[in-house]
Amino acid sequence: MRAVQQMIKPWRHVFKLDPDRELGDGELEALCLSGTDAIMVGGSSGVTYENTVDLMSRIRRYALPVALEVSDLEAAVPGFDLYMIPMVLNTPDPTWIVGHHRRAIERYGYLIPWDMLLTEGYIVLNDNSTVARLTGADTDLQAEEAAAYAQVADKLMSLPVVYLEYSGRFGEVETVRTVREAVEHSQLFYGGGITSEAEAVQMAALCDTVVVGNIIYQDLEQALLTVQAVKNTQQMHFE
Ligand SMILES: CC(C)=CCC/C(C)=C/CC/C(C)=C/CC/C(C)=C/CC/C(C)=C/CC/C(C)=C/CC/C(C)=C/COP(=O)(O)OP(=O)(O)O
Ligand SMILES: O=P(O)(O)OC[C@@H](O)CO
Ligand SMILES: [Mg+2]
Repeated sequence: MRAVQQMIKPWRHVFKLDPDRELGDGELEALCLSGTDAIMVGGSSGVTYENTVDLMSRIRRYALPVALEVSDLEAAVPGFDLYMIPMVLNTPDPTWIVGHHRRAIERYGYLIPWDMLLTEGYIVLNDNSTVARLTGADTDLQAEEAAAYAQVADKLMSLPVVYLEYSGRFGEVETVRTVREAVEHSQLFYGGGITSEAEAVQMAALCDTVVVGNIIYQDLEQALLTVQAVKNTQQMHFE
C-alpha cells in the first residue's frame, strides 16, 4: 500500500476547513486539539492561494496531518502532508472528471509530488450544494445507482477513496448503507450535514471516515462533540 494510503487509513474523523471562511485562533486551536485525526483544507468556491497559505500556516502550529483537497489550480500550495484530488463521478461534464486534472498536469509537470497525491472518487448527492451546481452533478440517484458509481471507483478504477458527498445536508442512511455494502477496497468517506453526535454516530457506523465541515462555523461546540462520537463508534461489518 502507498504511504499516503497508509497515512489516511486510520482516519475515522476529519474536520474540513474552508479557506474562504473566518476562523479565530482560539477556535482553530480547539479543533486541532480536539482529537480529530486530520484536517482537510478545501472548499468549492472562493479558495485562493493567499487564503490557503494563510490557513495552512496557522494549522501547521499543531501536530496533526493536514491535507489540501485541490479544487482550484490557483490554490496549489506546497507544504501540505498530502494532496487529495477529487474526480466527480456522477457528472456528465468531463471537465470535473479529468479535464482540470489534465490541465494541472500540463501546467505543473515535474513539480507535482506524485507520491503525495491521493485520488478521491466523489459521488455528489445534494442537488442544493455549491459543488453540485459547479460540477452539474446528476444528484438524482437511487441507492443502487450510487452504489454502482462507487463500484466504478473501487473495482474498475481502484481509487483509494470513495467520497459520498452530501455537503450541506445530512444524507440518506439507506443510500450510504447500500454504498457501504458495495465498496470493498476503497476507503469510504462520508461528508455532509453532520450537526450532532447522533448524526455523526449513524455515519460512523457505516463509513470508514466521517468528515465534518459547515457546523464548525455555526456551532463549534457541537462540531467538537462529533470527534469522540465518531471515535467511540464501531463500524458495522457487512459480508
Ligand atoms: C505544485 C504543487 C504544490 C502541487 C500540489 C498538487 C497539485 C496541484 C497537483 C496537480 C495534479 C492534479 C491532478 C490536480 C487537480 C486539479 C483540479 C482543480 C481538479 C478538479 C477537482 C474538482 C473535481 C473540483 C470540483 C469541486 C470539488 C469536488 C471540491 C471538493 C471540495 C468540496 C466539495 C468542498 C465543499 O465545498 P463547500 O464550500 O464546503 O460547499 P458548501 O458551500 O456546500 O458548504
Ligand atoms: O460541510 P458539511 O455539510 O459538514 O460537509 C462536509 C464535507 O463533506 C464538505 O465537503
Ligand atoms: Mg462547506
